[in-house]
Amino acid sequence: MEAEDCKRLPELKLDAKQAQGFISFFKSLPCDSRAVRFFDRRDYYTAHGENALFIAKTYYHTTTALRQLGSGSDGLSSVSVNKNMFETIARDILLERTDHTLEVYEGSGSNWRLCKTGTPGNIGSFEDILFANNDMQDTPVTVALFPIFRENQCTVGVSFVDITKRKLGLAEFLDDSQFTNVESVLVALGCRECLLPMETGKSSELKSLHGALTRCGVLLTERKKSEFKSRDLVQDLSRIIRGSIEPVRDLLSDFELALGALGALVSYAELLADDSNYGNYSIQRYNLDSYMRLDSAAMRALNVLENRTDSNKNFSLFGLMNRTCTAGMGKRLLNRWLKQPLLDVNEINCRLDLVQAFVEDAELRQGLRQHLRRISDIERLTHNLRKKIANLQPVIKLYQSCIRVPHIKGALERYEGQFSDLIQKKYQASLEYLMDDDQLNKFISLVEVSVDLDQLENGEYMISPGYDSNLAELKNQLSAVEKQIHNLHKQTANDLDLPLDKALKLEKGTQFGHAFRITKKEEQKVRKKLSTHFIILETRKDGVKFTNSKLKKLGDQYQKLLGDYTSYQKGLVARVVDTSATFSELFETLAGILSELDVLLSFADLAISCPIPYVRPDITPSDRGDIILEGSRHPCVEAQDGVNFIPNDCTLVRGKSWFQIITGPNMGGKSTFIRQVGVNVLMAQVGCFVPCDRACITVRDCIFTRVGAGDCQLRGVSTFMQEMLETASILNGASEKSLVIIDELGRGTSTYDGFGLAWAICEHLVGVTRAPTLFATHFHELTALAHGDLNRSSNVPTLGVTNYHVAAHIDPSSHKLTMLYKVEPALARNKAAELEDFSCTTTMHEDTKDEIGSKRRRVCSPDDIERGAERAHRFLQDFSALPLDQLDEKQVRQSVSKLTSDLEKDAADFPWLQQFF
Ligand SMILES: Nc1ncnc2c1ncn2[C@@H]1O[C@H](COP(=O)(O)OP(=O)(O)OP(=O)(O)O)[C@@H](O)[C@H]1O
Repeated sequence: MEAEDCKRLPELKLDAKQAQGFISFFKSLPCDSRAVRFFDRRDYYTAHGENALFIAKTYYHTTTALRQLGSGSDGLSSVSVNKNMFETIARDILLERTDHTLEVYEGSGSNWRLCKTGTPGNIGSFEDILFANNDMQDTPVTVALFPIFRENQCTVGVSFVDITKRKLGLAEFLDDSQFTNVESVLVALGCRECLLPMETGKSSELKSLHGALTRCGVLLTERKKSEFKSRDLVQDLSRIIRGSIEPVRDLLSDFELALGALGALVSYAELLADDSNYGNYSIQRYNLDSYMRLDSAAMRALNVLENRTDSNKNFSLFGLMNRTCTAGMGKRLLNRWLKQPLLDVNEINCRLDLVQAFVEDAELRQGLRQHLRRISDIERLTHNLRKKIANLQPVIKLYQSCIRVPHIKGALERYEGQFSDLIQKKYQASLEYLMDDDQLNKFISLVEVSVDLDQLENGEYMISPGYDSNLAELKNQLSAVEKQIHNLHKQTANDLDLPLDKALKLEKGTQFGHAFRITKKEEQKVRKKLSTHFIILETRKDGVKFTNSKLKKLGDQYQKLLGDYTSYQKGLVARVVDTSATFSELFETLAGILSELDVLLSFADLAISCPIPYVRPDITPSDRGDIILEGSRHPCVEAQDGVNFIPNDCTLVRGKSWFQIITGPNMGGKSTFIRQVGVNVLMAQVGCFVPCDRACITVRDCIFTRVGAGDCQLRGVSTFMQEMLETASILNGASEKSLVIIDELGRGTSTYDGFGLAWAICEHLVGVTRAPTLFATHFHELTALAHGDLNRSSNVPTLGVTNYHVAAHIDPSSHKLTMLYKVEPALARNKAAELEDFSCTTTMHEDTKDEIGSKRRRVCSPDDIERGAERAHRFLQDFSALPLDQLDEKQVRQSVSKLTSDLEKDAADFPWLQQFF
C-alpha cells in the first residue's frame, strides 16, 4: 500500500473527549497477547495499540497507516480498516494463521462490549463473513490433550470437537517422547487449535509436545488444569448428544484421561451455551489404527495439502486431485481423505472398484457430473438450518439439491458394468430410502406447498400465500388496497389530464410511502390544481412528488397490511425452517453420499484425463506382497508445465530389495523418485488410481519421511537438532509395515557426523526396524551396506539391501553433464567405487572433493576392511545408544563430536576407515 492510499483509509472521527473515554476503556481491557481486537464503528472498524501495529505491518505493509489517538504518554496508536479489509483480516486470522484470536467490540464512547469472538478452532460467530464469497475448505477442529508423564512414557487423553459438523471424539494412547501419535492425530483430524492444561509436565517434556503442535501449525491454548475434569460430563453430554445417553455412558467408561480433555473442551467451546446444539451432537471413539499415520513432515514432503505459497495448484496432491464439482462438500471430503488414507484392503478396493466403474463408463461419469455440479453445499446449509435463523434461503437451496437426487439415482441405475451390484448396494439403495415419501420427499412436498417457487426467479424467497389461510387473507386485503391505489392513480391522471404512467407516475418509496411524481415541466401545467387538491411533498430537479389525503390513507393502509403480512410471514418462515431442520440427519446422510460420489468421480476424472492415464493398483495386506511400481511418475512434478517426466520403476521386494540406497548427482532426481513412491502409495490407499504403468502395493500403516531441512530453521530449531529428532522418531516409530523415505541425511552436520548418523540409521532400519526404506544419499560409501562390509561384524542380514543410482551422462569431450533421471541398479561394489561422484562436492571436505568426471579409486585389503568396519560398528553402536531425547542440542553435539574424534583417531590405523574423513 502506498502512502497515498493510506489517506483514503476510513477516518477516525473522535473528538478529544471521546478519544479520552475510549483510551481509558481500551487500557482497562485484560491483557491477551494473542487477541486481535476490533472496534465496530458502524461504517468501519478500528484496532489499537500493538494490534494496530500488527495490522499496519501485516496487511497494509506500512506503518504510515497508523494514526495517533490522544496525545503524549496517554496516546494510543490506532488503525482503521474498512469492511472489506476487516473481512480479509478475519479470514487470514481464523482460516490461515494459527497465532491469533479475534475479538469484535460494539459500543461507543467509553462503553464497549465484546460481542464476537473467534479462534482458528472455533470460527463460530464469524462464519457468515468467512464463507460469504468462498467455499469452506475444511471444517476446523479443536483438540484437547491431557498428557500424564510417567517415567519415560506419556499417556495422552485426547478429545476433539468439530463444531461445524457437531461431532465429538475421544482417544487415549501411550506416546513416545516425540509425541509421534499425537502428531499423527493432529494431522489426520486437521486440527487448528489445541487445548493443554497449564504446567502439566517438566519443561523438557512439554517442549517436545509444543514442538509437535508447532510442526502441525496448531494454535496452543492453555487452560487451567482444574478445567480438565470429567465431573458433570455425562449430564452435559446428555443434553447435546443426539439419542440415548446409555451408549455414550458405555463409551466414556473406556476412557480415563480423555474424559478430562473432553470436559475442558465442552466448557471451552461453550457447547452448552447454544441451545441449537442440544440433541444434535454425535460422539465417537477415534481409533489410532484406522488410518495410515502421517506426521507433518510426511504431509509436507509428499506435498499432500495446498500451501499458501503454491504458485500452481498442481504443486499439491490436493490441488491436482481436486476435480470435485459440488459446492464445497466434495472438496472438504477429499481434504479429509488425503489426511486419512485407509488401511483396510477391502475398504480400499471398494473405493477402487467405484473409481474403475467411473473410469470405464463415460456415460455414467457425464451423467453424474452434470447433476452433481448443481448440488449445493448441503453440509453447510444444514448447519445453517440448525441455527434456526428465520431465512428461507437454505431451505430453498436444499430443496433445489434434493430434486436433483432422482436424476443421480437414475444415472447410477443405468450403469450395467461389473460393479453394478456394489453401486446398487452402496448408493442406489440408500438414495432410494432417502428419497422415500416419508423422508426427503416429504421435505420436497413441504417446500412445494409452503414456498412461492414462482417468485424464485426474481430472487425472492417468499411463503406461498396459499400455504396458510391467514396469510391468504392478508394477501387478499393487500391486493384489494393495491387495486384501489391503482384506480386512484388512474382517476388522478384523468383529473389532471396527464397520461397515466408516462407523465403521472406512481411511486413507492421508504420516505413517503406511495406518492405521485411528475416532471417539473408538467408541474407548471397543473400547478393550480396541485395547490388546491394535492399536498406537495418534495420538489427536486428530477420532479415533483405529491399526494392527497386519499392516497395517503390508502398508502398507510397498505403499509400497515404489508407490515402485518411480513411479520406473519416471518412466523411461517420460522415454522418452515424448524420443520426443515427436522430433516437434518437425512440431509447429512445425503451430503455424505453425494460428496463421496463427487470425490470418487474426481479420482476417475484425474485417472483418465492425464496424458498418460493412471492405473488401478493391486493392493495386498501389510504382511503380504511387495511394492512394485512400473513406469511410475510423480503426479505433481509430471503435471508441471514444460516437464518431460522420465518414468521409473520401483521394486521394493520383501527380503530382496526392501532397503534401497539411491545415490546420484545433485539435481539428478533422487528426491523426486523416493517421494513419488510415497505419493503413489498414499494415493493408492486413499482409493485413487496411480500414475504408473502397473502397480502392486502392500498396505503401509505409516509413511515416515525425513527430507531436507525444510523450513524448520525459520522456526528456530537448528537443522542438526531437527535431524536428530526426526530421525529418533523414525527409529522409534517405524515397523515392517511402514514405509521410510530418507533424503540426504546429514546435511545439517559436518560430513563425518552426517555419515555416521546415516550409517547408524541404515543399520537400525535394516536390522531392527526392517521397514521398507528408500534412502537417497550422497554418501556413496553407504552402498557398502549391500555388500556386507558393515554386516560382517554385526548380525545384520545382508539380504534385502540394494543399491540404485540415478543416471547422468557426461559428454567426454565437453564434460557437460546431462541428467537422465533414470533410476538404475547400481553396479557391483568394485565398480561402484569407480563411479563418478558429483554429489559430494558441496558437502565433503576440501581435500576429498573430486572434480566432476574424475575417478576415485580406493584399494583396501579385506583385512583392513574387516577391522575398519568393526571399529565403525562400535562407533555406530555408541551413536545409536545416545539418549537423544534427554539431551539438549549442546550436549548432543558434544557427545557426537567426542565419538567422532575417537573414531578419527583410531582411523589412523585403518586406511579403509580414513576414506570417510
Ligand atoms: N523423473 C524425472 N523426469 C524429469 N524430470 C525430473 C525427474 N526427476 C526429477 N526431475 C527434475 O529434476 C529436478 C531435480 O530433482 P530432485 O530434486 O529430485 O534431484 P535430487 O537428486 O534429489 O537433487 P539434490 O541431491 O540436489 O537434492 C527437479 O526439479 C525435477 O523437476
